[in-house]
Amino acid sequence: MSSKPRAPATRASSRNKSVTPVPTTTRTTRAASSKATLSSSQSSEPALKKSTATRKPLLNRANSPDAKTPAAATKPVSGNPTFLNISSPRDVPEDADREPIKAYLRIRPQLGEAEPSSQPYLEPLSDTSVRMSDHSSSSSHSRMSSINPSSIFTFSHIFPPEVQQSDFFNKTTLPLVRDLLEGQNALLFAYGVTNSGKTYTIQGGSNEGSAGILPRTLDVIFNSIEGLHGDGRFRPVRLQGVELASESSERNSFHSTGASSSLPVLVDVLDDLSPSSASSAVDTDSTALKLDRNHEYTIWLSYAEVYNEKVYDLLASVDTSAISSPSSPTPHARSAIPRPTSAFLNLPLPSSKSHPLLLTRKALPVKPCPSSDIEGSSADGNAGKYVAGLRQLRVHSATEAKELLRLGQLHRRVFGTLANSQSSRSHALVTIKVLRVHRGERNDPTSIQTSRLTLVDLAGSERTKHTHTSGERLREAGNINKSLMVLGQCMETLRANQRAVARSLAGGVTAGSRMDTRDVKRGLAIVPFRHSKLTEVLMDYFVGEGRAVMIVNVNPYDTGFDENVHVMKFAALAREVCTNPTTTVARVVPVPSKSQAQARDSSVVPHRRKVTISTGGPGRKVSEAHLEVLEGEILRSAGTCVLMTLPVEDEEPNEGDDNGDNSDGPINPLVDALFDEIENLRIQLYESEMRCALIEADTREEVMLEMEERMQSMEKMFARRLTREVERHEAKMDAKIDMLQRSTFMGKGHAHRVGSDTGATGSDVVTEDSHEDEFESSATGRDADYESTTSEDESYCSSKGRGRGRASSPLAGKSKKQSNLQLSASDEISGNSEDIINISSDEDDSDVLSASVEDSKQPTSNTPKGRSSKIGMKAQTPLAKAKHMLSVAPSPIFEADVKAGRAKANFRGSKLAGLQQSMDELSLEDDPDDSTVIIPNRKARQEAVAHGGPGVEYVPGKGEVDMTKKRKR
Ligand SMILES: Nc1ncnc2c1ncn2[C@@H]1O[C@H](COP(=O)(O)OP(=O)(O)OP(=O)(O)O)[C@@H](O)[C@H]1O
Repeated sequence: MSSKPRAPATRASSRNKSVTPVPTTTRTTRAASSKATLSSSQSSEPALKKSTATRKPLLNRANSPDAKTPAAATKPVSGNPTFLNISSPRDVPEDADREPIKAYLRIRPQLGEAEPSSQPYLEPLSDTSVRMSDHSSSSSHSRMSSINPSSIFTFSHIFPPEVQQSDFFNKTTLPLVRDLLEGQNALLFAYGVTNSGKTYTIQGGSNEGSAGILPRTLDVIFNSIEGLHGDGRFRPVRLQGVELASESSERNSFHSTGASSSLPVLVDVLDDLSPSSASSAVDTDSTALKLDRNHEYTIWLSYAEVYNEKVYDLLASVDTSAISSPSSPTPHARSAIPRPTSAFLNLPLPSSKSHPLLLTRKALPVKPCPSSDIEGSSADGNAGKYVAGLRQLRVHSATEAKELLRLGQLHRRVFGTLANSQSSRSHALVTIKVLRVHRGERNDPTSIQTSRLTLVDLAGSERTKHTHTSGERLREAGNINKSLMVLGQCMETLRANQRAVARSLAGGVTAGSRMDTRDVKRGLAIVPFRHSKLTEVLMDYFVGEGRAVMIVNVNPYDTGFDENVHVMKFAALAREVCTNPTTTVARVVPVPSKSQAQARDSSVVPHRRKVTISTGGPGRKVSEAHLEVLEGEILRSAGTCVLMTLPVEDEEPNEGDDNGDNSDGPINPLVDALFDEIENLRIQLYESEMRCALIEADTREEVMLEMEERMQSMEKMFARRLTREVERHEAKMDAKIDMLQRSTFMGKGHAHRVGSDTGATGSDVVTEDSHEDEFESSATGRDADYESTTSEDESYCSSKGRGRGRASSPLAGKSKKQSNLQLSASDEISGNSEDIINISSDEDDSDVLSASVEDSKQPTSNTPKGRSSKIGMKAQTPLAKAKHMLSVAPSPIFEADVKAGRAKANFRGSKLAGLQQSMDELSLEDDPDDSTVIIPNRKARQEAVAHGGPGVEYVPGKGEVDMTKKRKR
């Protein structure tokens, strides 16, 4: 929907200024005004160099009768979050001629379902304040981050998501357009992270009524100057200068080769890829401003981009022959579409669409303006900087201007696609220049007023950390961030300087006294405009004349909270910087020589890249073009037969510097070098972080594979072991069954024999001690065969009545393999005698077999009461060995001893022989060195060791002193 005329709205603009034409007699010069207001720009150049300028008194704004309240007063907002006041500081008086940068916030709407529908982190509180809260932030995040999870920011005005493009334009840009037509400079820049709506705000969308502020600005300008077009006798040069157009006609058509319009051009080749101009033709803004009809106006357009810290002219390859010619000033007759040419390489354009198109561009230097451009500028006057060689083309209608911009936009897109197909990676600067002259003085060049409005679409300010860029993209992002960082630093320094000046004024000027401005200047910091191309190009707006407006675009849905907080803080900073809007009158300067002008055709530096340009979207055909570009040679592209050369990045020395003013030496080379170093280190850091991440990922994968292998091998090993164990246990089980059978048989036989001999009554409960005592007492004069022991490593089976015998292992583990075989045999002869065999075999697992053979019906043996024997063995051998031991354990020795009452020596000898045999049996073929035979009786143990040979070792019981060691000692 096209906008209706908004004259009343215009008058009621926030600037509250009537549309009063500025008298042509105004002679306020920037140099003069900058001195009068003590522009802090003076600190940005080697400006602190000695000046012969007369001392000017500085007015204390606080004392000034027409002192104004700062425009952006902060409204108190309820709630307790951090309150960031973005208004100008009240404690510092401000310069009356200056006004702070306006900052407008535009909140992007949520677009469709494709976008995340999380809770937006921006909540408008009023027209000027907004609360920003990070809903996703955890307490740990807030602890670690310096960013407060909830902050309130104030702006000059906040535009909600539903705001119409026309309303937005009227509030933010229309006052600047009026200023422009009245001879004042203005700057508007859109700042925000990627995908926040900057381009939409500046250029607009494709729907009806969605035209951005740039096309609307052109509409309003041409609507307003209808019938007031000048003859174009003069044209603008550099920043503020003008020159006779007739003298520069050759230069004006510099890029024209006179090629026929039937030749293929980039627009033709990529026509279906570029947005249609048809919709923009309908979507026009009909607002017209009321102007002084005594003036004539000519409008000039330039379109540059700053990419990777280099400035390029997006209209460099436009064929201007179709646009305008000073010799035929009938503007409305010209509606030809501007066409690109191949003039840069001086190569002929192809004759048909099937032939390649050559397109090239090169970086342009940024140079200081000669002070002669400004009337009355002094030797130390700061005349700003301009982009040398940037074309300024005259446009006669809004349609023509839009077509030109479309072409420039196409070039930006083509070259931008080389860099990044997703997002604008360059800062785009469109400058509209107005030359205004009074009808009565149209032949007097000194009466020409030059004013300009620059609209800047800044590149997204996202951080490399979040975008995971690398290589060329990282360099790009680094340069974007660098230029934005420098912009912030410039603002910070400007603010500090302005505060310093204001403090000096407040503290140093008493009523009627005067202050030496040079004293104040000396204390000001250098503003680092030179550290980035963007700030260099824009510096004139901050330190010269003109108003500045900042549009902060925020997408509260899918972009990072932290990044947007930085954007907000930047806006807060910008709003504390004041600019100096005044009116400028230019002066005519000599035209540069032809040779100087032609010197721009420098050689092309080869470079190679690939381009894929795609378009499409809802309701539009999706199409793609693939270009392969090799500069210096001509390559046929894959899809469209379009050939291009790539940007040439060499800068021309001295070009465009008419006065040979090359005094733009580094302000401080050390600072420059440090800046570069910081940037390099930042990039290196990021790259090394990326490398670390890759290495970590690789290592993790390797470790994972290794672990997997190990686990597999362990699984196999355990499977094997399990099988072995099963087999072994089967064998054990067989052995045990065997033993049980055997012991039952033997026990019966033994009991029978013993019982018949002794006929003694047995005791029901016998402990080892009692057995031993009884044995000692009954076998008078004999040593006990087995000494009872109550030590902890020996336990005895105890039987109680008909109860079960239990024997815990008395064996001190000596075997490394923890193989334990315990055999305990109790031969108890009592009335209720029991033969208890307790075998414990313990290797990895514990396998205890308690065999209790109860035979209450057995006759009591006549063996001395309480006699018991115990043999404990610990071995790592299979149980088959134990089986043999068992057969030995209830040795007939006992019977012989008891019955015949043989001497102790006999008994010992037999027993030792039996033990020896047992040990031989337990020779443990598998591991002969790792076997233990445990003999509870100490003496028997000692003897066994004495006769056991070299492999037998004495192991003292718990609490027992190792005599061998003692002896050694
Ligand atoms: N106010 C709005 N209303 C409707 N659509 C919008 C609005 N603002 C932005 N958009 C849409 O959001 C998308 C991203 O916007 P845009 O391209 O302008 O972002 P950007 O900030 O310029 O991104 P970049 O910095 O990457 O170029 C586009 O599809 C655009 O049409």
